[in-house]
Amino acid sequence: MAPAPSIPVTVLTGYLGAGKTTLLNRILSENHGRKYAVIVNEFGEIGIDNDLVVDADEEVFEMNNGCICCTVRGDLIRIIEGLMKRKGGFDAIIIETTGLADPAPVAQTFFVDEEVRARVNLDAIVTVVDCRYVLARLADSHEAEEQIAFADVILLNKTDLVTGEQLQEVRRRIQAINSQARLHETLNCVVPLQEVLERGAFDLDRILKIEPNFLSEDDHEHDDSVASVSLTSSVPLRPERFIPWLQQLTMERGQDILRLKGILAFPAEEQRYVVQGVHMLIQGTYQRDWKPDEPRTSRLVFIGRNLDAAALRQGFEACAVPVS
Ligand SMILES: Nc1nc2c(ncn2[C@@H]2O[C@H](COP(=O)(O)OP(=O)(O)OP(=O)(O)O)[C@@H](O)[C@H]2O)c(=O)[nH]1
Repeated sequence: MAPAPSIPVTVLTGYLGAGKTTLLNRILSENHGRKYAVIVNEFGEIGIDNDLVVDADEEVFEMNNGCICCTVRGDLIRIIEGLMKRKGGFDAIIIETTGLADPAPVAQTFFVDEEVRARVNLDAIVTVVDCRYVLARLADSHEAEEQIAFADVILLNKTDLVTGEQLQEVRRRIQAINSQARLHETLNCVVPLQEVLERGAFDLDRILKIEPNFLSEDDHEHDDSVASVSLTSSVPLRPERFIPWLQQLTMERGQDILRLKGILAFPAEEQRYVVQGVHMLIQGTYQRDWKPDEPRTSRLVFIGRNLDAAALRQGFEACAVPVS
């Protein structure tokens, strides 16, 4: 019997808030005729990302207990092995890593684990870059640089938030770190899918040139200065309190807030309110109705440096006032 064909794996990476979920949703919403298994890993103990992935036919596996590049690599191997046992179930695997993941150990998984190596192949590392903030992140985050260095395809995303000159500067910096990756300038991650998926682009030799110990190294650096604060409330939040609180907070503390995201319940409101932020830029939209069996619990996650968990909790709780 001929061996089963190897399944391509695409790793989506990029710093916090760059647009990875936006790209994933774009892929899943398109009529591509393929069946993808999706693995989402996020930072922060309450899962929000997997809840923001479009309701597609694809199965989404969540990994919320740690960073994919550290503690949960064993979980990744187990999920992939589990997937492999279901014959003919899907054509390819897409992994969305947390914005803080170093892609090297994730990529390494596909070469060092025998079982995994026999069944799947790393097709490409696709890195989404937030053009507005990438230069600041390159100055203070080793992971941001690794994500660019390891990429096979790079989306220079959020082109609407920079001038033409700034975009050229971003291009120059990125090409200085990685001259091999294909670059695409994008708005909301709009890119033809064939530029991202099943490219057969991952080149182990190139990686070994950047990181000669790639296949043997087991530990890597991690930015411990970044932490998360997760808040939940089963009492609906008053929008007239919550929105000004968040605006004030991001105005004052935005420098340290690398990312915030939340799914919120407002009193007598049938729709979920989704809030997203990167530093001072925040966006809120009503998304979809709460499902009848879905608990109307508000969840909000902050990821950043020097976060004052007690003050955040207090501010959040002050927005949750039972309607009398
Ligand atoms: N202005 C602008 N906003 C964008 C663009 N692409 C995505 N966004 C917004 O940026 C925010 C973050 O996007 P996500 O796709 O959630 O980013 P992410 O990389 O998955 O974030 P994490 O998983 O938290 O690291 C959302 O509010 C998006 O709507 C773009 O091209 N321009």
